[in-house]
Amino acid sequence: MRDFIETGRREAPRLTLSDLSVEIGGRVLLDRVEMAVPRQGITTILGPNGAGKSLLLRAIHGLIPHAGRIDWGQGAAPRQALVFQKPVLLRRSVAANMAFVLGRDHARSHALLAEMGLQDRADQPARRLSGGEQQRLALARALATDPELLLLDEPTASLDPASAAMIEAVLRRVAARGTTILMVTHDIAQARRIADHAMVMCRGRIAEAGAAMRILAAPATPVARDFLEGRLVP
Ligand SMILES: Nc1ncnc2c1ncn2[C@@H]1O[C@H](COP(=O)(O)OP(=O)(O)OP(=O)(O)O)[C@@H](O)[C@H]1O
Repeated sequence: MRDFIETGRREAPRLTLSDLSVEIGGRVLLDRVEMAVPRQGITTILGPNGAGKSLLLRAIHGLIPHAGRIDWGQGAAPRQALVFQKPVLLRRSVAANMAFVLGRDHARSHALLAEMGLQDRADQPARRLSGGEQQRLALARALATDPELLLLDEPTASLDPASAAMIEAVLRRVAARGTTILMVTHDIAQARRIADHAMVMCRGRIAEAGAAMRILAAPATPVARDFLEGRLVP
């Protein structure tokens, strides 16, 4: 985990998790997680189903009780948004979903919807959007909060290739503007395209973390190697 900080970036990490554990119903679901998330760029969390990736995002976002420490480096938690795997939207129009965050800032709402290719959907009920469109609306709404830390749980899971490429371009722009992005993905090709840093989780633990190019090309641990070669059974 410390190798994040050894990749030539000298800035303090956005957040550091120490000994972070989550236990529910007698099952240890996150097991003494140690990790430092770099401030700059996109960090991707990879790992098999049930590894604890979503739980980790929820714990960071303060949605589930945990043991151990979440250290934000400079005191208070940053402005942060979490986009869930299954979008959570208001049962109202697309525009009303944006207005919930932006108030009357229609220009910004329009710009964000346009960035997500939803500019023509403003008056449509959000619940009638397709799954992929709902995912894009959820991301637009998250970006409307101007987060310093953006947590994404498989943001392109139900998107067609063109929409996924559009979202990847948006995420690169958002990261370049200074937002720290921590995202779960099952798409290793996507991680290769956009991740700066990567971590591989298995059974509630971080098996390996570091520069994405290095981990994806030459994982050092057997767990990460087996996962990337499609041999890891959770
Ligand atoms: N609220 C909960 N109560 C009990 N067990 C839970 C709860 N939430 C998650 N779990 C369990 O914790 C484990 C990790 O779940 P999590 O959703 O974090 O996995 P994941 O790595 O995101 O998997 P996937 O890739 O399938 O989305 C799973 O075994 C799941 O059944």
